[in-house]
Amino acid sequence: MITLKDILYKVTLDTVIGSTNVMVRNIHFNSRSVAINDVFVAVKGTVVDGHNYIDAAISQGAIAVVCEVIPAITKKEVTYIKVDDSSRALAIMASNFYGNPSENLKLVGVTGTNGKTTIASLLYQLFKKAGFKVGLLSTVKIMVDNKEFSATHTTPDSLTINAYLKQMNDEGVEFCFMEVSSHGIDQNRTLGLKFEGGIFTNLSHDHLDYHNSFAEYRDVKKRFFDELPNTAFALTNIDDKNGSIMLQNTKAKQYSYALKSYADYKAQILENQFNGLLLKLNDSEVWVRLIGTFNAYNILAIFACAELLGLEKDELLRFISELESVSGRFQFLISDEKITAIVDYAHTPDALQNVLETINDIRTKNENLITVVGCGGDRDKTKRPKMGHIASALSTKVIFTSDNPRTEVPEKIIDDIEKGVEAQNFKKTMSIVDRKQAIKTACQLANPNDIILIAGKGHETYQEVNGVRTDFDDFKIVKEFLKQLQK
Ligand SMILES: CC(=O)N[C@H]1[C@@H](OP(=O)(O)OP(=O)(O)OC[C@H]2O[C@@H](n3ccc(=O)[nH]c3=O)[C@H](O)[C@@H]2O)O[C@H](CO)[C@@H](O)[C@@H]1O[C@H](C)C(=O)N[C@@H](C)C(=O)N[C@H](CCC(=O)O)C(=O)O
Ligand SMILES: Nc1ncnc2c1ncn2[C@@H]1O[C@H](COP(=O)(O)OP(=O)(O)OP(=O)(O)O)[C@@H](O)[C@H]1O
Ligand SMILES: N[C@H](CCC[C@H](N)C(=O)O)C(=O)O
Ligand SMILES: [Mg+2]
Repeated sequence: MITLKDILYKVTLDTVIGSTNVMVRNIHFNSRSVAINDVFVAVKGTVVDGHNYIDAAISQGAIAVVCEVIPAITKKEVTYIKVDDSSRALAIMASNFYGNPSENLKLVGVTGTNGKTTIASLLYQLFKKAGFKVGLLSTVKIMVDNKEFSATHTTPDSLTINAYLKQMNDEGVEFCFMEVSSHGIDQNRTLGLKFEGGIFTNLSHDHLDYHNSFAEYRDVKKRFFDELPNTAFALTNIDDKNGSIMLQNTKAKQYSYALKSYADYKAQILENQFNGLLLKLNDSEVWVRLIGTFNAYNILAIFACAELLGLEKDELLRFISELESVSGRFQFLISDEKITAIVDYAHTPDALQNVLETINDIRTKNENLITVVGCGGDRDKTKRPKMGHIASALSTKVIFTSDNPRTEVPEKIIDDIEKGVEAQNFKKTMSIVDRKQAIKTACQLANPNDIILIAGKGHETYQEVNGVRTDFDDFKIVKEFLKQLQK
């Protein structure tokens, strides 16, 4: 138990009704989770307003309420705290409640449209190889050193983040790598965390359903760097046209990385093949098992970050050469019939283009490239035609299918995707709503040496339709169909 006063340390309070010298058991922002002696923080959401649930929280035992508007009728046994912004207050309270765990380890945040999971996961792998205890907060999974937990968000809410960081403290974790999504920044999920460093990957089209414009999306990402302390490093991809904008107002020490521009950390691709990349990182050569130009950027960011965190260069290069690809990120298998199947999480136009260009750079032009792709429902609709155009322009054949339809009609999503296909590419496309059938058809269409790309769901092990998730794993399914075809 901890006092409400201690939890509120550093929170700017507008009005206090009642005592802050009460003992508190837990903090919740969801009334349904509140129990006796908890504090309820009322947050205005995207769907409903948490202020509507203050009475529900009190009837479940809340001893205190933190809110932006104090209810007209108050109860004398409850303490009411009015703040300017509840989600900001929640983040600071969460950190205080768990003993400010981000101060007891070196925390690095990775932000940008694509590459966050790859970079954070590879940094986790690398620092494990270097013998440290390491933490990871990612889209794919959460790791408290060797203990694995499932992830629900790319960047969890502030209570969840701090709870895991506290567990990491208890396990003696020294470094933690986390993804910082634009939703996370916008909703103040990472506010109040002490970062040792921040990495910017790139910025392209995504989440324009949530952020009203590209400029707003960019400025939200930039806020992460604006809030870094002067003790931190800010590492940016200077080849990206928004790379320098990210660091415009940061107090952190600035570093850049690039393949094309002048930068503190430079890489050059010497070879780009199906079995890996030969890279020159500043002035050292290294073989990595990852594929494609975009991974050269990811590897360079990892190299720079690890050096900035103090790893010794020769040792670092050896670990980099041992890194293994991240689940669902260019994960591939080659069947006995020499058909290559690649599963990749490309669910944005930019990522899809990168993956297809990478494959086209490597393949000889006699082979077919068959792409299976869809777009998620209840997500940014404007990316659909763009992805339709890219998939059909850069593949030999395309099967449009469902991703996670969520509450939308799958056929309607496919219609939106097809609107982007240019007339001359139409003959290359077909649509099969059932994703399993689509993958099966791709396998049947493939000849020896052809390549199948299954894009959009990567590591996901489910498909979500109308709120129900059923088991679905692209990699397992394609592996099974390719095996059946051999008989
Ligand atoms: C759009 C979005 O980001 N929504 C997040 C947000 O929920 P919300 O604002 O919609 O919440 P709401 O339903 O309006 O409720 C408002 C408040 O009332 C409370 N409430 C509500 C009902 C009730 O009975 N009692 C009660 O107290 C809720 O707990 C909440 O505090 O806050 C919730 C709590 O932190 C999140 O779980 C939820 O994530 C939803 C599930 C989600 O799908 N988020 C995705 C879009 C997301 O965050 N993705 C990013 C980026 C992915 C990427 O980079 O590609 C991520 O970081 O994962
Ligand atoms: N540096 C990069 N630049 C562009 N595309 C990339 C880069 N790294 C990975 N990709 C592509 O984007 C896809 C998603 O990569 P990753 O999961 O690392 O990104 P993310 O930023 O974590 O995405 P999310 O926001 O969904 O969590 C990969 O499957 C790959 O196709
Ligand atoms: N973090 C992203 C992932 C999208 C993955 C794609 N498979 C989909 O379901 O749309 C989102 O929630 O928008
Ligand atoms: Mg991710």
